[in-house]
Amino acid sequence: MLTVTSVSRSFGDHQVLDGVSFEVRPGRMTGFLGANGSGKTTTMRIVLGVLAAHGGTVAWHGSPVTGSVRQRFGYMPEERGLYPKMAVAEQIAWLGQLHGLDKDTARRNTERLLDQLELGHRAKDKLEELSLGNQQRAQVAAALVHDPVMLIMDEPFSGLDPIAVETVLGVLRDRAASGVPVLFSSHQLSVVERLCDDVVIISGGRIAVSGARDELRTRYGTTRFELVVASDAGWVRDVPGVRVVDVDGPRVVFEPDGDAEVDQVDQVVLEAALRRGSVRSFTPVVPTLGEIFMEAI
Ligand SMILES: Nc1ncnc2c1ncn2[C@@H]1O[C@H](COP(=O)(O)OP(=O)(O)OP(=O)(O)O)[C@@H](O)[C@H]1O
Repeated sequence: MLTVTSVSRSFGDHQVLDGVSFEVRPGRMTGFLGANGSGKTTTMRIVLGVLAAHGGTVAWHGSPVTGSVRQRFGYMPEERGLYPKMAVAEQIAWLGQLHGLDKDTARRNTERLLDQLELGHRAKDKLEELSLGNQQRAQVAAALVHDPVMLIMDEPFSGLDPIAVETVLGVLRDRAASGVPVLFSSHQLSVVERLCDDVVIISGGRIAVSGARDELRTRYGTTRFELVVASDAGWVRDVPGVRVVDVDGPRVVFEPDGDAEVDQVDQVVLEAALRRGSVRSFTPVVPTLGEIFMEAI
């Protein structure tokens, strides 16, 4: 487990991180979210030791992270760092060797990863000859080639088409399933929503919210319900104690009005709907990650 505790950092007078604390748990995908300039990359760089913290600690399984532990971390930096003129497989294998793999293992890992990332057919091409999306896949391979014990990925999905997103997502999920903690930043909230187990939201250099995605949904949950019936649902407006938030033909979203109790109101509406005919669905409205994000920052 990676534990970041009370990390702070300034650039000149500008305090960019202020008491940042969170955990990245084994086998969990942790989405790191925040607006532009909120401090995600700075935090990741500090975890990687690329940048020094001015306060606080970063620990791996309870002990301060050392250089040899960091050597076993995998990092995909925001500014992509592969060599344009070098062949894809050659440089990924070479990076594996730099991280301590022997030549054969580095080559085997490279082949396996390029196949998983559906890039095997471009292995011998120079990086600059690949499309931007395929260069991005190569960057993912470079971060994973040495079988890292921890993965830190800065915007791994940016610039990928939906099919490539699924491919990269599958590779990262496999790593997490094998027990590797994965921290990744992304502005694509719909991707994060599907992918992450845990969420850390940073705002202005402070952690605004962190925790398991599903717990956050409950914590930020509303008292709204969605009902879909067979015909027009406009009648819900006339049910006492109900405030209709949105109605669109057979679909209505409602909540208790004023002091009305939610578990009474939802049952009254459901019973009325059943009396009137068939009910297609009746569900509590769960907030999206985007809604939680907007409320948290
Ligand atoms: N080397 C630096 N010198 C001065 N200021 C910096 C430096 N690196 C980052 N900053 C500032 O720190 C703040 C946080 O930047 P950071 O790159 O960590 O944000 P971010 O959350 O990753 O943003 P984005 O989503 O845009 O990538 C910004 O105001 C940025 O200008």
